[in-house]
Amino acid sequence: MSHPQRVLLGVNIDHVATLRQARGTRYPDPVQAAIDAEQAGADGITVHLREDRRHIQERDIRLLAEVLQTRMNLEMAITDEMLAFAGEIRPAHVCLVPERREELTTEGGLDVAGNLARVQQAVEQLAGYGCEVSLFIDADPRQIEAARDAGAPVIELHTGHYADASGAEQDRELVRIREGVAYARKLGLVVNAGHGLHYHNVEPIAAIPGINELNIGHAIIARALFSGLAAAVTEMRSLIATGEACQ
Ligand SMILES: CC(=O)[C@@H](O)[C@H](O)COP(=O)(O)O
Ligand SMILES: NCC(=O)COP(=O)(O)O
Repeated sequence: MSHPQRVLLGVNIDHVATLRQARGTRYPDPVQAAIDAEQAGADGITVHLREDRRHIQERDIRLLAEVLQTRMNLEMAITDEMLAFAGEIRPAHVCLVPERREELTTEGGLDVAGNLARVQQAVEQLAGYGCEVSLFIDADPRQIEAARDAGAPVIELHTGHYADASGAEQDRELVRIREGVAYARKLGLVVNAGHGLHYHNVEPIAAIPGINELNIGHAIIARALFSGLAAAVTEMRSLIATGEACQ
């Protein structure tokens, strides 16, 4: 009899920093949020150092590198500046993401197939720093194959389209993600997922066999405004466990 695997929860704390940057204050502190999230059961902490520094700052990441008890997942674009910063910090995980300055939030996955040589080079450089590299991609077989060809051991499937859709379209997106997970597992990749997941859409994603980790930020930090961060993380953990039980 096969047992469902425990799906890990990475808590993205960017959105705490967004509130702080809106006023240029010292509070709220994303480092405090990371410690509280870990104590409430987060398996890891995710931060996205954007080129425009709209939320997380280098200082936050340097402090996190000193205090985290779990592990850091640093999301970043493939630029020389970010690669050099990752070389300084050497986080356990780096997730390479696409970035557009004008976007409200990450709109799609990285085009690995169209930039194979550059991605391959970045993966190699980061692996040399001791980082486990994942590629944030859409659940598209061509991109999944390219991720394997680029030498990345991990992918994170972009769930934003699933989160934005409703009804039959959302069902189709779920099937696409489920098939993407199965195909990537067949190719030997570790598969994470994230973006736009919240308390009402996470369970079907957590129920997909083969999912290793979900990275969730916006919904947890928003819920924390009303329930406190520990309760928000605990509630998300228990929804993920409900999904796991359906695997
Ligand atoms: C790549 C990704 O999904 C995360 O970085 C998340 O989107 C962070 O929030 P912002 O898009 O608001 O930077
Ligand atoms: N990579 C996805 C992530 O870190 C969290 O995305 P969101 O939950 O803030 O949309």
